[in-house]
Amino acid sequence: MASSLTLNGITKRHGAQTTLKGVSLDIRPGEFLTLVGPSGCGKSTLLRIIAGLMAQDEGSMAIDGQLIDALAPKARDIAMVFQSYALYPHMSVAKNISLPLEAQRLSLAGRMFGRLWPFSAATRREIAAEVDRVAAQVELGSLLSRLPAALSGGQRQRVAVARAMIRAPRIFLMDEPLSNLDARLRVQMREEISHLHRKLGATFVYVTHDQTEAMTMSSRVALMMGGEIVQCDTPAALYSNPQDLRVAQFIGSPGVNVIASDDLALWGPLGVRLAEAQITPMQFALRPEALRPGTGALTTRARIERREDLGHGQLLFCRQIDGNARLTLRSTAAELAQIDLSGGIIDISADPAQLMMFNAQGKRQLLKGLAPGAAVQRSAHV
Ligand SMILES: Nc1ncnc2c1ncn2[C@@H]1O[C@H](COP(=O)(O)OP(=O)(O)OP(=O)(O)O)[C@@H](O)[C@H]1O
Repeated sequence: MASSLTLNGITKRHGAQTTLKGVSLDIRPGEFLTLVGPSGCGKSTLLRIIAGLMAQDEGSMAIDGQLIDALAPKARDIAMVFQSYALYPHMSVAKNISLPLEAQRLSLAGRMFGRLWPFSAATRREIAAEVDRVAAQVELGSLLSRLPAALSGGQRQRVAVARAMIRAPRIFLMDEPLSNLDARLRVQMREEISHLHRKLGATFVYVTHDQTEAMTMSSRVALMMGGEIVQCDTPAALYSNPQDLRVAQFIGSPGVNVIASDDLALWGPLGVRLAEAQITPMQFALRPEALRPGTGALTTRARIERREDLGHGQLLFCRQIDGNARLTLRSTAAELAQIDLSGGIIDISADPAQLMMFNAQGKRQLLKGLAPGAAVQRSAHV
C-alpha cells in the first residue's frame, strides 16, 4: 500500500537566511509529486528534511498520519536516490543493491565475515533472492557481477533505484537523479522512472530544476521559489492556469509573453478597453501559441528580430513596433506561407480568451472588460 506524506509549516533557517518559509503540502498515496524551481529555492533542503538527514526548525511531517519528526532516517521507511547515485565503486552491482538489506537483516558478525559466518547462510540466500527480484524489475539481471565503472550512466542510475527499492520503502525520494546524464539518456530515463512509478504504485517525491522533467513525469508539480511553494497543481493546470506570474514565466518553453497595460492598449480597440477596464496597471500574459501572424480582435504590429526553424514551423521572436513588448509566437509552415515576411514586419493577433492578467504583486486577477464567453470564463479568480 502506498503512503501519504503531509508537510505542515516546515521552516528551516541557515544563519540569517530563511531557506524554507513554512512549507505545507499534502502528498497523496501513490502520487508522483515533483518539487521544481530555480537553483537555491530550497528543493534539496526540503527533501533532506523529509529523509531525516537534516532537522527542520519549525513544522512537522507525517506519513499516513503518523508524525515522523522524531524518527531517525532509517526508521522513517523512506528511500532516497541521490544525484550522484552514491554507489560503492569497489562493490559489484549485486552487492551495491543488497547493502540496505544486509544492514537491516544481518548481524555485525554476519556482515564482517560474509560467507565465512555460517549462521547467516539462510538470510544471505533470502537477500540474494530479493536482489535478483529487484534487479529483474529494473532490467539489471545480467549485470549483477559488474562494477559500477563498467556501467553506463543510465545503468548506474538503475542500480541506485534498485538499492532504494529493495527495502520496499513507503516513500521514494529522488534528488535530481537524471542531471548527470546526457540529453538522450535523460529522455529515456524519464520514461523508465515513470514506468517504475506506475509499476510500483509507490509514492514518489522527485526534485528537479528542469521543468520538462517535472511536466512530463508528475501527477502534480509543486513550484518552489524563495523557500515557498508558489503553486502546486497538475502539469496541465500549472501551464494553462498559473495563479502567479512567476509560475507562468517558469513553466513553458519558449516562455510566456508578458505585456504591460500601456502596451496592451496598442492592440486595437479591444486592447484599449481591456487596459482601461482595470483600476490599476496590470501585466498581461499570453503563451506563444495564443499568438498568430495576421489580424484579429487584438492586433499589434511587430518587427521580427529572430526566427528559429522547428521543422514543422517556426518560432518568431518579435518586438512590438509602437510599444515595448517582446513577443514570441509559434507559427506553422502553412501560416508562414500565407504571409509576407520580406519586410521583417508582421501583424500579430492574440486570442483574447487566452489572455491572463496579473496584478503588481504578480497574483492572477480576473480579467474585466471582455465580452461574456471569452476570457472571463477561462481565467480562474484567485
Ligand atoms: N548547510 C547549509 N548551510 C548554509 N546554507 C545552506 C545550507 N544548505 C543549503 N543552504 C542554502 O539554502 C538555500 C537552498 O538550498 P537548496 O540546496 O535546498 O536549493 P535547491 O533548490 O535544491 O538548489 P539546486 O537546484 O541548486 O540544488 C541556498 O541558498 C543554499 O545556499
